[in-house]
Amino acid sequence: MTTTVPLIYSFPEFLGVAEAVADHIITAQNQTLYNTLDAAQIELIKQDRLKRPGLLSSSSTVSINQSNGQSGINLASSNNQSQVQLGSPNPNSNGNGKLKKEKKKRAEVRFKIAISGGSFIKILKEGLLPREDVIEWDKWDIYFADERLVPFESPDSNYGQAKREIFDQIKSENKPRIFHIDESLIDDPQECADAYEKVLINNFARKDSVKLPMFDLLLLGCAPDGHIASLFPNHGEQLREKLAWCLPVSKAPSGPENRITLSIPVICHAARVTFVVEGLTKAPIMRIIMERPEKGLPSSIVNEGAAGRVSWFVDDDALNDLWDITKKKYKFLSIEEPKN
Ligand SMILES: O=P(O)(O)OC[C@H]1O[C@@H](O)[C@H](O)[C@@H](O)[C@@H]1O
Repeated sequence: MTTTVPLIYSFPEFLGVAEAVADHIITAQNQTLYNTLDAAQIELIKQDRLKRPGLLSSSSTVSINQSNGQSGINLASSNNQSQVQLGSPNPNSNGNGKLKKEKKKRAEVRFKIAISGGSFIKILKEGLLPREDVIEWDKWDIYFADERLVPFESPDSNYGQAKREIFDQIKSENKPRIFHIDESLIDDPQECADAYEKVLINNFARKDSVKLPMFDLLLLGCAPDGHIASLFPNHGEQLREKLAWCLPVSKAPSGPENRITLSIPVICHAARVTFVVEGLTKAPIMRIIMERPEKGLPSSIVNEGAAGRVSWFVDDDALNDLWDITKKKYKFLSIEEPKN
C-alpha cells in the first residue's frame, strides 16, 4: 500500500471540531443541492423554485446572466446534458419530453448522507443544531454507516442515540428522511444487513442500475481499536468484501457483538468521506493510521481507496502521538467562522 496523505484539519478543542464539521456538512449540502456556495445565488434559486416548483435544479450550476439587461439564471445540470435558461420562454411549453424528464430528475436531487454513532453524535449535535437556519433538513436523506443490533431504546443504538440527541431536537417543521434498520430484525445480523441493503438499493438504484450507491457525504468516527463504522481490523472477511453494500457482523471484538455495516467499496465510493476523531484515547491509533498504512487498518484502506475525497477533522489530543504531520487550517465556507 502506498502512503496517501489525506487532508487533516486539527483544532485545539472539541467545540472547534464540531463547528468546523458543521460547516463542512453544510458546504456539502449546498454543493449537492445548488452546486454553488454563493449565498446570493442560492437565495435566487430558492426564490425561483418557489415560483416554479419542480423547475429549478438541485444539482445545477448557476450563473447570473445580465447581458440582456434582465437578470436571468443559467442552469446547467451536473452531467452537462441540458441547459435551461430561466427568463427565456417556458421550456415546458414545447412539450419536450426529454426536458420534462430531465427537470423531474433534477427536481428530485436530495442530500444523501450517512452518519456514524458513538462519540460522533455529540459532535453533530453541538455543531449542527445551532445552524438550523442554513440547514435544509427536508432535502436530507440520512442513513447510518453502521448499526449496533440492539433495541432503539438502548443507549448503544446508533439510531436511538441520534434520534434522541439530534432528530428529536430539530426545531424546523421541515424534517429529514431517516433510513434506519428494521428493529424487528436485530436478532439476525444477516437478515438485518440484507434488509438494509434493500433499502439502499431501492433508494439509490431504483431508477438506474448502479454498482454502488453514492453518498454525497459519509461521516465516520474511529474507535481506539481502529474500527470505523462496524468494520473491525482483522475481523473475518469484512475488509475484503468487494460486492455487498451492507454486511452483517457477528462477535464484534468490542461493544455490542452483533452489528451491520456499510462495506469498504460503498464507503470509498462516496463523494466525500470525512473522519471525525477526538480525544487522547485515540492518539495511539491515529499514529498507526497515519504512519503505518501498510498495517491495513480499515481507515487506512479508506484513505487510500477514496484518496482525494477524504478529510479528517481531529482535535489536538487525537494527534498527540504524531510529530511529523501536515495539518491544514480549516477555512469556513458556508457559515461564519465562530470567534472563540
Ligand atoms: O467515536 P467512538 O465512540 O469511538 O465510536 C467509533 C465507532 O464505534 C462503533 O461502535 C460505532 O458503531 C460507530 O458508528 C462509531 O463510529
